[in-house]
Amino acid sequence: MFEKSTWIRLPRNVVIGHGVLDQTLAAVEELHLSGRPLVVSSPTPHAVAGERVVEQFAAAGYDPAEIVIEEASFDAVQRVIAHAEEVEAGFAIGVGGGKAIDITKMAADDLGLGFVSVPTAASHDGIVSGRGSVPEGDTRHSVAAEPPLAVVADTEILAEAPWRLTTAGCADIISNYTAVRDWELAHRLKNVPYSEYAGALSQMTAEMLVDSAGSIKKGLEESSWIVVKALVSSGVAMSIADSSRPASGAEHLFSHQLDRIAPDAALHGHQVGVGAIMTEYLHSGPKGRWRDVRDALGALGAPTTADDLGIDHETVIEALTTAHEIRDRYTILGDGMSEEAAIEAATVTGVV
Ligand SMILES: NC(=O)C1=CN([C@@H]2O[C@H](COP(=O)(O)OP(=O)(O)OC[C@H]3O[C@@H](n4cnc5c(N)ncnc54)[C@H](O)[C@@H]3O)[C@@H](O)[C@H]2O)C=CC1
Ligand SMILES: O=C(CO)COP(=O)(O)O
Ligand SMILES: [Zn+2]
Repeated sequence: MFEKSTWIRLPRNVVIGHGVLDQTLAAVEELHLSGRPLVVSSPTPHAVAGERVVEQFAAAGYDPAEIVIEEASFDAVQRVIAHAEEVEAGFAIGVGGGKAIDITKMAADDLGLGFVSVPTAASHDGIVSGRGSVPEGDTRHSVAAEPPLAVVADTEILAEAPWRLTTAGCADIISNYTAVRDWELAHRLKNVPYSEYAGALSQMTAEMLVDSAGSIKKGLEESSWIVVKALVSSGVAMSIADSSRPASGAEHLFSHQLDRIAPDAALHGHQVGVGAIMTEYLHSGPKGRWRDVRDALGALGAPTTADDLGIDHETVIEALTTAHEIRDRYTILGDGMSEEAAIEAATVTGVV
């Protein structure tokens, strides 16, 4: 008897373009959500877009509530939950970078509220995903969270954000190459469930972004358009897989470990990009495609070395040798790299 089943949760409205922040109310009203909106953001995104979203809903008679969070943590999720209960929120709107959006979707999941995603930076592919990524002690959780019912990505705002945030988004997408390789490996070696559709979509998204590198340039709003569409596509791959596997492999474990031992040293996307150069080397050897990964990152203006990241060489080696410990996700790192092998990989690829 055939017993397989799948449940793919995707956004209903994806609104991308110049000035579309002003259409947040319209995108939400289409969803037939009721009650008070709670606008969750972090300080800069609040000033850049959150206040405008609040004003839009206030002008339409919604009595919006708001909360500004400072960091991505389970404590922050709890604070948002408590505030949402206090103000009796009917749905949640996350406005910001990856951290604010992750916190909002996790709080919305806990409360059973609808969630709307309003990215202010094209810096990460959690814009659409139904996953939240949060550090806790020695580990980092990828937890099931509320996927957005609507996404409103205003390319005018994304284009005005610091350029490094956009190159971080590009690198988060390029890391899909190695993430999919790790996923396939885990499928072959450990029988981890693999989705051909999600794997193919994730890989195609990375290829399309690399093919568009010539149009991704500082100061061009079209760059934000190309990158945010790729980020949405990558998030859809995660939703199809019901896992972050299509977009998160060993290069992400490396980045998560860097976040622990060198907090806030560099952006998530930049770290995973540099990680991907080294994990591609581990997959395909010295003559393999690690140069293609490095060159693609370089062409898009993303970091390719430890020095570019502003992270010292010893920290890179420590993160490489301990990355496999961060969570139970089988990758090319297997049960861990020796220090000698880590130095070799980082040196041959020019990361250190
Ligand atoms: N849930 C998921 O599937 C995914 C989650 N993530 C998570 O997202 C986080 C990384 O996202 P980021 O956006 O890099 O971090 P972030 O949310 O800390 O934002 C980076 C910085 O950009 C600033 N910023 C945002 N928009 C701005 C604007 N318009 N103008 C000026 N500054 C602006 C923020 O205030 C912050 O200081 C990590 O925690 C990562 O694990 C990343 C990818 C996927
Ligand atoms: O960053 C992600 C995909 O780009 C997903 O994060 P996790 O590694 O926590 O699943
Ligand atoms: Zn990522």
